Amino acid sequence: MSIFRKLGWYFKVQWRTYLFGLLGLLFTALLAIIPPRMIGVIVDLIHSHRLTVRLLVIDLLILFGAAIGQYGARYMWRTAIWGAAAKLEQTLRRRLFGHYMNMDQTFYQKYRTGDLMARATNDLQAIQRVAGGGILQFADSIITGGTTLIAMMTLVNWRLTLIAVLPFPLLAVMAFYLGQKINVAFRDSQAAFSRLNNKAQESISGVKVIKSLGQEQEDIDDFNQQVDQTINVNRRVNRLDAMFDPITTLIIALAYVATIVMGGSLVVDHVISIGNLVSFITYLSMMIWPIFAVGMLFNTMERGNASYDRVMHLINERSQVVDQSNGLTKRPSGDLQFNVESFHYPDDEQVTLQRVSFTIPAGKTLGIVGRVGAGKTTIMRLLLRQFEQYRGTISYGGTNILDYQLDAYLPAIGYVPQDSFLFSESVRDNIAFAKPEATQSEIEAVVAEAGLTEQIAQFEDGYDTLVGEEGVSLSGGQRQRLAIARALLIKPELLILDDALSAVDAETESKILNNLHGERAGKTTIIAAHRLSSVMQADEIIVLNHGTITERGNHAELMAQNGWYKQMFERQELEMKVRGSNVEK
Ligand SMILES: Nc1ncnc2c1ncn2[C@@H]1O[C@H](COP(=O)(O)OP(=O)(O)OP(=O)(O)O)[C@@H](O)[C@H]1O
Repeated sequence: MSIFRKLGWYFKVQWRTYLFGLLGLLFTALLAIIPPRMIGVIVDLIHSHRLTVRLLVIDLLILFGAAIGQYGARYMWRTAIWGAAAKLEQTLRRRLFGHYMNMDQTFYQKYRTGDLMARATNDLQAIQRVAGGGILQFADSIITGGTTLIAMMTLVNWRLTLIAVLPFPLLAVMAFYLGQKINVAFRDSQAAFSRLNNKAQESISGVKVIKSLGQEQEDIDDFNQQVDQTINVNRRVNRLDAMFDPITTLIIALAYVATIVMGGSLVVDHVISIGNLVSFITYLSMMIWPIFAVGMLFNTMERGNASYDRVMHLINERSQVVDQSNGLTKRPSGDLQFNVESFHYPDDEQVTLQRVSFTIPAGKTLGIVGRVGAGKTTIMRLLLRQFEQYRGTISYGGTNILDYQLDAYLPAIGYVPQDSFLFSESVRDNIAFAKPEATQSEIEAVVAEAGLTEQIAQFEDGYDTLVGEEGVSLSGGQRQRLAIARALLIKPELLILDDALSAVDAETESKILNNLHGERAGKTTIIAAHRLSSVMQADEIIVLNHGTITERGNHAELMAQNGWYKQMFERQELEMKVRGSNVEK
């Protein structure tokens, strides 16, 4: 029952629809009493040789009227109750998706994609079933069961009714007992489904890696093992379900036996007519569905309850990135000051950034270089406000970045990671993702800046070419340039290229950087890279090592320092020369 209480907020909003549906159910149940009664009357008329054509026509007209009435009443409850249930699913789906979109990186580190998908599909369906089938089962067991019982008692014989329904309380006890067990088993089953979903999602997303490393068989074995585990847990749910149906059938059979024995003797003793007994047996058959409904109700409620808790657990998770409702709505611009005393990732004790400070005057370019895992991307993530729990202050245009509203702050930044996500849409839609109203000439301008014009011209459908799973596969370099064009289209105050040119050749890279230099005069740029030629032109370059700045200056100053930068630069130059001479040979 607790799930009905938990969904109380929805029933309150939709009470009119539910009332309408319940009235429909009541009319259906009341009208359903008429046919068995009329059949009993006809049987008695036949038995006493009093049946005339006139009486038969009247009885048939009543039956016809009851059938029409039931049609209308059924339509009434079905549209109301199923409609309200569908609306609940719609409400929860929107709420959950909106929540997913608002959550921060910590949330996505904690929950896996497959699990989030499972909760948005299977669990929401189980909740929807409570608001539809559950309400129907609840109302049916009370309304249809109740009206039929009253009809049996008043229209036939109350003693016979009591004897016939004597086995029914057994059903309630059993439903309660099994319901508890089903609840536990169902929770396990949903969790196993989440794990399986996650496994499938990861294997499909990572199929290229799996194949390139020849791990297909190992992955299939792993998947099969997960399937077996899921099936085993589901079997337990099925076993519990399977215990329920035969017991219900047994209880109903007991009721029939009691009716035949006791009803037969009442007919023989002339307490009830044979027509009454026929009506009674029909009424008893009408009790089967409400009794089943009691059992199903327990299952529906337990499953809905488990699923509701799983969904609410996610919805109650709070993003640690807090958007100030009274935050600044102006677009940030000006000098960028990054002063982080220390930062560590949530759930990670180790400090990732320590005493990292730099200032980028408006319109200047900062280069960030350093070994793998030195903390380059982490700096970008703090700038993008993906994590806010650091010691220190980052300010943009003299204002702490936490004081801006996210909707004002983030659109001023164009972030291009090393591996950008492309949607299964056209090249044009992918570029215009953050600015759908962009004109073709605006799009062409940023495509030219990103050095992608010729490549798009070679695609069969040009800008209409589909990319992603259903369309063409782009090379790493094409993807990166498409992502740069996407970022440039919003004319960001701050452009962040996070190793975003790693997959293009040095010549193309230099062309793109020159384009950016010309087109983005007056705007700020941060370039993190492994290839030092990417940052050579920057106004300042910082070298990171284990989360701290070990060298800083412009290219010439760093070359004069004789440190990691100089060594790396010379090594990379040599590699380029060797590669170049190999190509010439
Ligand atoms: N979400 C996270 N949770 C915990 N630790 C993380 C997380 N992301 C990164 N790290 C750790 O923080 C450190 C810095 O990572 P970061 O990605 O900033 O390095 P990077 O310099 O950008 O590396 P690369 O050159 O490979 O891109 C690494 O030790 C990494 O393992």
